[in-house]
Amino acid sequence: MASSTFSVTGANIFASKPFGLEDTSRGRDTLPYKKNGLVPTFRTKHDLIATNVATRPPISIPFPVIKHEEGRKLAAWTSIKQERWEGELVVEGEIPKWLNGTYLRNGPGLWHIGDYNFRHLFDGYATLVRLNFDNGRLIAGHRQIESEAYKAAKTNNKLCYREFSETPKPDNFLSYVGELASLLSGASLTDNANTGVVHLADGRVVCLTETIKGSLVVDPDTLDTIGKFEYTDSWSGLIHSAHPIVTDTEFITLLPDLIKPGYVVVRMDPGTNERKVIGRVDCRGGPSPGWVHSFPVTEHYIIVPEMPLRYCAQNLLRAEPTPLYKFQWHPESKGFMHVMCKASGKIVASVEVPLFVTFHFINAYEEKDEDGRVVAVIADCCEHVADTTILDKLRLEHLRTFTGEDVLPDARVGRFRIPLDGSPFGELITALDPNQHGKGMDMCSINRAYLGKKYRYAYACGAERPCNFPNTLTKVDLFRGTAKNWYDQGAVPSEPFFVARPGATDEDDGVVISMISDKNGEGYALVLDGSSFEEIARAKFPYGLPYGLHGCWVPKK
Ligand SMILES: CC(=O)/C=C/C=C(C)/C=C/C1=C(C)CCCC1(C)C
Ligand SMILES: CC(/C=C/C=O)=C\C=C\C=O
Ligand SMILES: [Fe+2]
Repeated sequence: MASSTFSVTGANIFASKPFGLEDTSRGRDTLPYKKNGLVPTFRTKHDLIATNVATRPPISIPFPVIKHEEGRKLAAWTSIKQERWEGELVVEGEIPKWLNGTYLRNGPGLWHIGDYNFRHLFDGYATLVRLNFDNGRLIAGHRQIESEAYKAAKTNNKLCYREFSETPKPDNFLSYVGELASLLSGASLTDNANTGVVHLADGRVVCLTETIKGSLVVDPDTLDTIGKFEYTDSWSGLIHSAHPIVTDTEFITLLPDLIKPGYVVVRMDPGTNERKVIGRVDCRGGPSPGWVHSFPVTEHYIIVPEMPLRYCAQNLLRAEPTPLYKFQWHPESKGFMHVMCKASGKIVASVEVPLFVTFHFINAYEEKDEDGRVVAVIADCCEHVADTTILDKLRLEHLRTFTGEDVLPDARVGRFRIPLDGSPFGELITALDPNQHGKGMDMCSINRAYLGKKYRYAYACGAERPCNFPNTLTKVDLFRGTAKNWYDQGAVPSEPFFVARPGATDEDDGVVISMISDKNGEGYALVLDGSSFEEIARAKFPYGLPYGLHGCWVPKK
């Protein structure tokens, strides 16, 4: 078995080959993209910026070459080649001078340990990517997040913690974390914070996943992992929503209660680490809470979705993944939407809704009658037409083998209407013709000034079929029921992230940032105009980018 090295010394920050892992010790003159006759589109950090990267002690981590990484493959599903990189990118087009700050994007970017390949997209060790926009220039970088799970895998060259679908073999994790009880205590759960990244109102930047222990504070400039975000309250649960609501005044999240099925809704003030309970929702269906990857809020309410795809105690303990992983589909248990008053914690509505499957809520708002009274809550999500197969379609084996057949399950903008008049049922409609966005819909963002308010535009990934994964960027106009799509044949774009122009009054006055893994095994950062949805700038990375999930914006201080 060939072995290779991940190098994180200041001098050895480049992989010598874009698709090999053998030698990272050569300088940029030997970079293969240059050998291939391509124009280098970056300079190194040594030319441009001084950070503490070069002063850190070198770490060499043996990671053997794995078969699927041979040849020029789509970078999206290919493990990152080095632990870190940083440099300036050459910009084609023009980045608006007002765009000053850092876009951070988190996601699973390393899907193997030694010669063992992970199976699911969500299993990968977190790779944090940074785009620092500075007066028209763009400095980029990435770094692996130093979770305990990642460090233990490197040290022991084997899986030591339970990931989304991967479970350590008993002899492995027993020797690493101790005894079987660790499973129930949470000690064997991963802290691999590979899902999202949020910028708290107090300035801290936290990477998150669905395990509470996987809340890790990072430095947005160096991408250093600073340490664990220690919650100081006494909640003993192990999991939370991967997508808290973060505003200038609060951090709100949902804590599923697997013992007494329900959800505890909590908020945390900026500058504190203490979650305070707003209220609790008991599940109406059984036998356990629905999976709650995300949830929406309005100005006055928190919406708690109870999805019929529910956590499954048996599957949580299984060593081998099932088609629905830690979850089970319970159509007989039905789906519900609960509305909690943010101020009092009281449930003001709890309605049965049609069956649904969603990872991501887009936004929600209050619907008023002509007298200004709130009569309903509208909540929009990327809805997979109540089909759970999307979860299995995100297996790496599926993602890496696109045969030309159209295999991406349909998705739409699902719009819930939850009446506040005591009616027992809510509606779920399709907000716009899904053909407008190729019947693909996920990884959404909005103008954050419209969080919880009536809004018109959503940005998301749609589909140009045939495909096996969402492959377009789409701007959805929910007033007109139309969408405008951006597409680069063979490429995989990540979540389009909207950044408003300072002082803007129009909802779509700003830019949309995405990172693209293209079909040549390369990758580039892309900036679209928020209003026209036309490309205004792109900047090539010196290496292909693995797919990433969610991002946040840290404005320049
Ligand atoms: C990447 C992403 O979107 C989701 C990641 C989800 C993870 C890592 C979930 C992990 C879990 C366990 C390891 C056991 C307990 C249940 C659950 C939270 C699903
Ligand atoms: C990437 C994804 C779904 C794509 C489906 O069309 C879901 C990601 C979920 C976690 O953040
Ligand atoms: Fe997500």
